[in-house]
Amino acid sequence: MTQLSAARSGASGSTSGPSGGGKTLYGGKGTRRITVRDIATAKERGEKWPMLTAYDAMTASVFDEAGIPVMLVGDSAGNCHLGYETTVPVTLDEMTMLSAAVVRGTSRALIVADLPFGSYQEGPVQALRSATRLVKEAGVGAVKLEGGERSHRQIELLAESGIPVMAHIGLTPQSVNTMGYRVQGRGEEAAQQLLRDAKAVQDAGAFAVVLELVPAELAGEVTRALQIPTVGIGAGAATDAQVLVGTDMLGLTSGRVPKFVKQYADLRAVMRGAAEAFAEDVVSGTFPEESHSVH
Ligand SMILES: Nc1nc(=O)c2c([nH]1)NC[C@@H]1CN(c3ccc(C(=O)N[C@@H](CCC(=O)O)C(=O)O)cc3)CN21
Ligand SMILES: CC(C)C(=O)C(=O)O
Ligand SMILES: [Mg+2]
Repeated sequence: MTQLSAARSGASGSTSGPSGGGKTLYGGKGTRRITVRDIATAKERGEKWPMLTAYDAMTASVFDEAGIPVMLVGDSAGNCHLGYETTVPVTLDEMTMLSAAVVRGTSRALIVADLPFGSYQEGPVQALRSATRLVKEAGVGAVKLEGGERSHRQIELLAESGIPVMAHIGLTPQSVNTMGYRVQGRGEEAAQQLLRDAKAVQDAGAFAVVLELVPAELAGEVTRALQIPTVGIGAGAATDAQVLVGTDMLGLTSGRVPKFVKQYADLRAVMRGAAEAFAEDVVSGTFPEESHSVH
């Protein structure tokens, strides 16, 4: 058990078994880590599952308590957590530090870390060196990288080497400078390319594939064509799993969020309100009170 999970124990005392101790990825009562084998079983059962991004131990521990079975330490940390404009400047050192924190904050979720831009494009050997750092130094259970056919050699070497790989096709944000943030797979030629990309990553040994910002019908077609699960973001309802950026669904992201986001809370308003209330109390002399003082 991690320090954080030990601090909240008592909640989960059931025995270990398949899928983190339960029968399903979400709602399972057990405490052991979810594995990529559990993910494969979920597809066989036709079970849908949720994935959220997290970038710190505190948030990750909340999502773990909520039973989120798979967490992504996304390179969206660049714009959502570290103050960059895009994911492009994020370094492997940064991803390693954030991923280690998310692993420490969780006890049940499978933790997947994004390989950042520049840490795998040189080729399979660079990809293996980068992924090995995330596995050994941060303790993640899997890595994710962008690209279909263009990344198949990287996926192959990682999978052969014992590192589970989640692929990511459709809109690949690390290519913003060549692609922009546009819907992918529109039109017959682009749809055929997406299907080739999906088959290529499955054949290379990926255990799952993210489909980002592709037409819902095409995402359904890809999902039916593959044995591995598809994880949709802006890809409609037919994928095996859904992922959202944690800060987007919590209402914490500053500025615009993509239109595929559903906001489940308004934590920015809650946090702003608390900070304002504290400031008012200090200025007015209302805080601290006697009970907050020592003598
Ligand atoms: N906060 C946040 N949420 C995300 O989902 C996310 C990130 N950051 N950073 C990394 C990538 C980048 N993503 C993005 C970024 C922009 C759009 C975007 O501008 N989409 C347009 C639609 C474009 C179109 O219709 O062609 C939109 O209006 O939402 C989409 C996904 C998804 N990821
Ligand atoms: C949007 C998801 C799939 C991602 O790659 C990220 O958060 O970095
Ligand atoms: Mg990413």
